[in-house]
Amino acid sequence: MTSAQDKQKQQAAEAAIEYVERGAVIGVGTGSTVNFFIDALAAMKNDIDAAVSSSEASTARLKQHGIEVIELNNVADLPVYVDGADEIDHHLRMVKGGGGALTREKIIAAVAKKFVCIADDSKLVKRLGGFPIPVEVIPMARSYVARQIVKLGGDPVWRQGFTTDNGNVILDIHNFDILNPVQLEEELNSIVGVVTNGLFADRGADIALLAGPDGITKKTR
Ligand SMILES: O=C[C@H](O)[C@H](O)[C@H](O)COP(=O)(O)O
Repeated sequence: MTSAQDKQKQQAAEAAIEYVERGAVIGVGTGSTVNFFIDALAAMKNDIDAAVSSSEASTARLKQHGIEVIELNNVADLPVYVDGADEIDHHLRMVKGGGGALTREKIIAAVAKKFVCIADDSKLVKRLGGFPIPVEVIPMARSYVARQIVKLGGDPVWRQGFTTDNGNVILDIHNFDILNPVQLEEELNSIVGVVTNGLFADRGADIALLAGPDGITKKTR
């Protein structure tokens, strides 16, 4: 049975289709909301050039639909990237990486001209950090990075049994009091051994399509 939240994720995903540029490469994120987007994208697969994908899971789903997936290195121009979020604030800064795809997501987001965030409106928060901040870490640095994160005031928890598509581990940071998300994003990035962190504050979304019981709310930066 489809839950009300799933219906809202699907609505947000389908609303993003109008931002897909015909004849261009589309950037595709990861997660349950993006899965609905990929399914909707299948209906216009002959109108797009190809897709770049932020995870093995999204790549597999895109290919199942017959959508060509190409290497980001071969893409000079990426007008739009569509992805979900674990949290998004009113400035369209986000926490991402609940599914562990944060690094490839951040890379594609950096390349894309426009980031369209799709989510049900339960993801909208006044202040980021209620959802633990995922940090992708080179495995041998896990304990060192965890100690450095404690010094910054967070409580890191190793996501045991999980390996990212890049062969790394994830520390989920609980209880961070995030007053300045851009600064914290930089501080986390500067710890040796950190590959990426799930704060998307420096490069947030440009457009958010948030689905609630009364339909879609569009927010822009
Ligand atoms: O690593 C996963 C991604 O950052 C997702 O975009 C995020 O976790 C949201 O996923 P969902 O749409 O399943 O809530």
